[in-house]
Amino acid sequence: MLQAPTTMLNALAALTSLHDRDALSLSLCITLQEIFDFTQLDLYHYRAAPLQTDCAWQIKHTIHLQDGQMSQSWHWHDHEILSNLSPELDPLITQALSSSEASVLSADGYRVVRCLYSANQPQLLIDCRNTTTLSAKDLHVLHGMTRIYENHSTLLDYGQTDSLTGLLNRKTLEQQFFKVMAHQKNLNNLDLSSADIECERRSHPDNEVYFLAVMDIDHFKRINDQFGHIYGDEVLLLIAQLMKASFRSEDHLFRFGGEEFVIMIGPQSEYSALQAVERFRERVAQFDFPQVGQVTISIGITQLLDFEILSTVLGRADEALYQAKDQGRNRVVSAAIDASSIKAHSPNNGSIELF
Ligand SMILES: Nc1nc2c(ncn2[C@@H]2O[C@H](COP(=O)(O)OP(=O)(O)OP(=O)(O)O)[C@@H](O)[C@H]2O)c(=O)[nH]1
Repeated sequence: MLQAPTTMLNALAALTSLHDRDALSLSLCITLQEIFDFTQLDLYHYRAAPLQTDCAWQIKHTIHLQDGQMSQSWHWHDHEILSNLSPELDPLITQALSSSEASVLSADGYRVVRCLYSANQPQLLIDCRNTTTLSAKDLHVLHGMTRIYENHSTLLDYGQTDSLTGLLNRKTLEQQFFKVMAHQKNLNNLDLSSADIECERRSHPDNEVYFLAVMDIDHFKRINDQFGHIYGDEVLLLIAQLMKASFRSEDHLFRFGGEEFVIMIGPQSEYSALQAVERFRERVAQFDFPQVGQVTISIGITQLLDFEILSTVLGRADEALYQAKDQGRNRVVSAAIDASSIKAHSPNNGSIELF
């Protein structure tokens, strides 16, 4: 069953050259499938649920490999709900979460579920099925492969997140922006032969696009001056926690620098995106920050137009943020986009602006 060492070394070299998380987990699945030839392999992303839900964990079924065919799905589910809907997921998944691995041999074959960690947090679940049980040597290789994945993933975490808040850092913004742009263009230029994209289109109507919001804490210098930098840092940390609790799992949250944050929202309608940032602004304004009391934020938000570069979008959101500050702070301003810009960036328009 196991491949030659050079094949495995090449697979590992390819795996550890990747810096994008989705590409990394996809590569892990394909590599494991190639090495072990499992009858079925499923990958689940695993994360702590936002604070407002009662459920402790959410899982997202992302990759399903069977008979050489791969399918992907994107939706987050509360773990408890999913286990009620699909009892066969449990108890192995629950067991794997408490002891990092669980396996069973039944009339249906052999199944091993392994929980993968990044920076000591559960991150992925791989659910492998085989006709027979894996040998001790095969298990040893499986453990080695997943440990290499975990080490590489932990290193990526250090490079891509901000150490104080745990949000994505500024360096990662550009990378995520390209991914989001590519996704938005995919939604606009659909290849109808692709079942996955067709499924995605059904769940994202035409008026749903991505938005970028720039958020800045109001009078943060005063907080530092009055209470000291330690309390200033605590405000930054709590704001980051409120962001994680307020926005959807699919939204991308960044600490852009100092007391400035960026949120990439979508795909959503403009109404929902504005509602999401407005709800977050209110939530911050109502929060009682220890010692400091009330803190407010200002937000500038704009839609992402196809073929734009990051600096253009950031510039527009920043301009809206400036207006929010100018109008008295503690508010959201949406950057006006004139119809001609949308038309100029439309994929159906002959005069697409490329640069
Ligand atoms: N505690 C703490 N303070 C920081 C950090 N990064 C930047 N700052 C402070 O954030 C403050 C930003 O102040 P300003 O740019 O003047 O803006 P502001 O006081 O928030 O005023 P407005 O944006 O106009 O509402 C400065 O005092 C910086 O020293 C950090 O990581 N921790």
